[in-house]
Amino acid sequence: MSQFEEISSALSFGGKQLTLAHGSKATGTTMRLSVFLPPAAKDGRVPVVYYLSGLTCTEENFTVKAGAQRMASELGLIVVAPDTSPRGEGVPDSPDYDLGQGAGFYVDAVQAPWSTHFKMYSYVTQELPGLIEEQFPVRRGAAGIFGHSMGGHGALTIAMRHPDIFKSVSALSPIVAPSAVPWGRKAFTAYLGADEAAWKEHDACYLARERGFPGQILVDQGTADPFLEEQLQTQRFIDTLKENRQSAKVRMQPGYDHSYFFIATFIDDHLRHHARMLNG
Ligand SMILES: N[C@@H](CCC(=O)N[C@@H](CS)C(=O)NCC(=O)O)C(=O)O
Repeated sequence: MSQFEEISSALSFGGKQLTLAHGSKATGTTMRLSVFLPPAAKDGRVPVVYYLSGLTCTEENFTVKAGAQRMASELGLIVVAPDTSPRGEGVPDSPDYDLGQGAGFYVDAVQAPWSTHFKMYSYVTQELPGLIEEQFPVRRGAAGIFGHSMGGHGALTIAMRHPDIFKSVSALSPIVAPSAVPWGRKAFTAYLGADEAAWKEHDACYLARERGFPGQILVDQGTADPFLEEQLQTQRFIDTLKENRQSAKVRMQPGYDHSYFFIATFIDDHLRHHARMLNG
């Protein structure tokens, strides 16, 4: 029996775009997610790619703005996009757009009041893949992860910590050094506490130095992104990747900003990257 309640379903490029909800053990709330099933999923097992969204997003932004369905259908990829945090009655929030609901930062909070529900790390690394594999025809050992901004941070850190689960990784405009920039420092202080030692395992630059990833990492970053200098600081990641001889392609895209217009422009390249790694 399905654990998922179907909120909506629509055909798209011969596949099916679903919005689902379920009671999450990790967050103790109802979580929403979108799932795209390509036509190939009717006939057999196919790879799955998880997409993690950025600040202020729900499962909907990527689903309606990125235009991923055409290429996912062609390549035969299931694409799963969860919400960015727990929500609902009794879930704490902040008036700021970069903390609380819509800003889970893909960590397990240990500080009050966040620690009761803000368990997005456990949700994305354990509960969600478990449920998706149970309910959909996912090919064993063929899962990838990617994301945007806060979700790019989530994808990079989670992939480097769980290469056994996620065999491919990419990111669009990712936060790569959360311990060093205002968005990350604010969220990590609130969720993880003031002791910065606990932040390291959620910092892509630290993890690239200490662990790396056993496959090529793809990153796209717009040069006209208003967050580039203060919050994203892509050069820190480029330097770390070079120093550690990590296989990677980091592409600075001239004139592109931080929006879904940028994401939609490069989404096909990211889906192809995952299909190549997961089918190879
Ligand atoms: N201050 C901005 C920052 C938020 C922002 O740029 N969010 C990005 C991710 S970091 C996003 O994807 N927004 C939703 C969208 O464009 O649909 C706002 O509140 O809109």
